Amino acid sequence: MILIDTVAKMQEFARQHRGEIALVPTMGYLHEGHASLMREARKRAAIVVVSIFVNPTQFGVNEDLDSYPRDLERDKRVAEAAGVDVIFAPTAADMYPAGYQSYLNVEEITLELCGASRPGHFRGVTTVVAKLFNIVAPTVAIFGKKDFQQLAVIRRMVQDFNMDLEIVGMPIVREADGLALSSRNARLSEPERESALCLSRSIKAARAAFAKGETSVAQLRRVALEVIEKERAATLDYLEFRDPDTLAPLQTADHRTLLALAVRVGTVRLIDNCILGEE
Ligand SMILES: Nc1ncnc2c1ncn2[C@@H]1O[C@H](COP(=O)(O)OP(=O)(O)OP(=O)(O)O)[C@@H](O)[C@H]1O
Ligand SMILES: CC(C)(CO)[C@@H](O)C(=O)[O-]
Ligand code: BAL
Repeated sequence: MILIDTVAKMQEFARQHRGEIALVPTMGYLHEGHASLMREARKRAAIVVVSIFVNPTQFGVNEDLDSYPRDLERDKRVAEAAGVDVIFAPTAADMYPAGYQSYLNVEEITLELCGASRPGHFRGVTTVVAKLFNIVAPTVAIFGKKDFQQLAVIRRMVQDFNMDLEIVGMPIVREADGLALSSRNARLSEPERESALCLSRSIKAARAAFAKGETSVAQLRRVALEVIEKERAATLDYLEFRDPDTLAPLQTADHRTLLALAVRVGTVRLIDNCILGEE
């Protein structure tokens, strides 16, 4: 495995390996969720590139850019064990040099859910992902369904901008007790981690009600919300039932319906989701 730390060197490498690269974009502090994306990438291309870049343009002014966990040495070990060939870890100054002024914006689908509580977030995500696609020139890029809206936004961008690559979405990897793996889990205290289980429990409660035949979104929302409201350390950001492709609101649920939620536990904002009819 090699580490490439400049945009110019990455572009040179990409020129030599055009048509052979799978890309896994990350912000580092790698965990088993990221490793599952890397293993999928390994199956899909001769060369696996993982980008590690805590992208400043997707963080709001009051968000956790400075406290976002970072550990490149540990990341190298996780990536190597998952069969990665190249870590691409550029600096912010290299990605956004003096005079930088170009941004890519996907519209309606970014306005609600995480987009509503993090204004400008998806503009930063689509900008950096488009830049990574241009720099690394992958034939396939792998994303996790934990960031469900992000995946839908990227699919929209790729379609709308005629980007010539395949986008693959991978299932959420969870701890044994249900907590979705997330780099930000590292910032939870022991009691906060216990409280954070309310996200997966809320999903479980809604799925159980749906499995018993409940299809009213108002009713399913009540069931899911009750679990969050019982958890005193948790503050709800949103809990929504949506169409999985357009993210449009629904009144009646079916097996394809997306349940997505974001909850604050202490200072940490966590997200989770499920498709009601999927395992
Ligand atoms: N538990 C998980 N299962 C599957 N994919 C995941 C999981 N967690 C993150 N990913 C995916 O890994 C990629 C990189 O995400 P990122 O580096 O932001 O990690 P993260 O753990 O989601 O961090 P954050 O604390 O920002 O939520 C994204 O495509 C994301 O959806
Ligand atoms: C896709 C991404 C790497 C862009 O910075 C980030 O949003 C993430 O880690 O999900
Ligand atoms: N996983 C999405 C990156 C972020 O929260 O900014």
